[in-house]
Amino acid sequence: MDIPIWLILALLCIILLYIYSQHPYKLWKALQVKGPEPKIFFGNIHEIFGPCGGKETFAKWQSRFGRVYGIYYFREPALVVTEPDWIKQVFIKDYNNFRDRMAFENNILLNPELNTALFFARGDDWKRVRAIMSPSFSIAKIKGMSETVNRCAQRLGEHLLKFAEDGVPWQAKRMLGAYAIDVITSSGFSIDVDSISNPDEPFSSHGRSLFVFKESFKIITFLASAFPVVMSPISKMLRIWTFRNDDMEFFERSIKLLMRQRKTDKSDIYDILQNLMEAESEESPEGCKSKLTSDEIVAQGIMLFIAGYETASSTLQFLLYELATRKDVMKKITDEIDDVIGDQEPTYELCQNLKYTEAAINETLRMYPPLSVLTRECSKPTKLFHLNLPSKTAVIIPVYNLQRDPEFWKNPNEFNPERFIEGSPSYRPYNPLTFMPFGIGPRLCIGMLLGLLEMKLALAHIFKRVSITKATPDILLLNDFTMVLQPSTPIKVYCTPRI
Ligand code: HEM
Repeated sequence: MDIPIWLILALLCIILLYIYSQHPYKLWKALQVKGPEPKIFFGNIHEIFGPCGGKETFAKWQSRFGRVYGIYYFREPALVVTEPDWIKQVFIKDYNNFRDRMAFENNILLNPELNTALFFARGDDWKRVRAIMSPSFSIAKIKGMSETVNRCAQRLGEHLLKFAEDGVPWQAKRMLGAYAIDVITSSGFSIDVDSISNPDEPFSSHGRSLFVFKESFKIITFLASAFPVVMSPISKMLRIWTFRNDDMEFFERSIKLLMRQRKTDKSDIYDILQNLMEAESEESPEGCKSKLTSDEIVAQGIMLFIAGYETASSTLQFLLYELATRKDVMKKITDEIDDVIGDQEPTYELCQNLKYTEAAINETLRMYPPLSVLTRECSKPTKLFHLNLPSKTAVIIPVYNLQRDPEFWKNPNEFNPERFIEGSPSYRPYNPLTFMPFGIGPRLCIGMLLGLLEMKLALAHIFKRVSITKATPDILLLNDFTMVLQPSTPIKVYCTPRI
């Protein structure tokens, strides 16, 4: 009997699909690492993306498998770690082997403009770009930026005072996001936009939409990760990327225009863009270790908007939300701002003396780390303690869970800035490897000092003028899809002028 050719082909496809689907899920069993049972194509990711979200799923897995266990991020093996010694080994001691971040979905969905941006750059490219960018974020440079950031913070304070006088609530993320955008445009690019008074200002509206992900994006991410071979050409052809094309085009256009203007009228501006432009080279960066191409400069510029927009504004909104129910903490912050700054203009040096305010910021970052998960990936076969990890194995640190772990933090769900104040009854020396909202090791956040200054100046100008009376929603639910922590419902803040 002749077997029809279509049947043979169909059977062959089924067998190949079966082999393709089973192939990656062997590593953890072979290394005798415990972990949840993977599902074909999706590994364990359906649980992280499911209704419980990452935070609850990681907590559940930790209680079942301990502080080091293996999962599959779609088809990629990833070791999940909340054991401080292991974190130290990956992020600090053996950082040379774990320099790169995990390439989620093999970075198939990453907008091509961002391939060389510091956050996503890999290997020696990352090293070169980081070395060029680091001087822009030194203490001396941040001090130099403080007047500019202060002007933005003053505008924020004055604007919120108007809301308070009119008895109108304001949407926290919108106002604080506009402030974050103003800080980046002015300190990074010396453009004085006022997105706080003008929410339709294009820098602000494009910045805002960067982190608005539609439900359909979840499905695309799923498909891209499960079927990278099929989805890679489709996403290229249809230009389906993580960040919206029109936002990318706007930032790219604006940065290129600025670069052209600066080349024609040589100015004495010295900001982050100028620092990057001084490293510009016509040649390919290969072989010239301290240079950037103009596309790489644009990539870093766009990156600053992405990295600086969400993080500081998100931290400030969670802090103000907490203060609405913690009037005792708000009073201590207000008193400290009155004592340390009073009627003076806040400066970098004065902000260094806002110790209680800094503790409240730290406590917010502990409870609400803007990046709820950090990752690294080994670039070659690596021995991590007793485990022989093959090249490209990822390590995932669920920072949200680490920073709310009762073994490391007493009453972890209680907002208590005093736990960061030495000498206070709640203070306990903590292990820095259990508090990493800015990351840790050589690849930690490059904008940390700027972010901290930006938040302190904002608080100084807000609490000089207003007090918070209430914030909604009454019950705060958190969403951590894409590993960026956000409130499920926008936070609204009600203020009253200070008398
Ligand atoms: C509250 C404020 C901020 C927080 C909590 C924060 C947090 C983080 C975290 C967790 C990382 C990853 C670190 C790691 O993997 O170890 C990161 C990286 C980064 N951040 Fe921030 N960030 C903040 C503000 C900023 C600002 C204001 C900028 C610049 C304008 C910035 C630029 C960057 C860049 C470029 C990277 C990539 C660094 C690299 O890969 O070398 N961040 N940030």
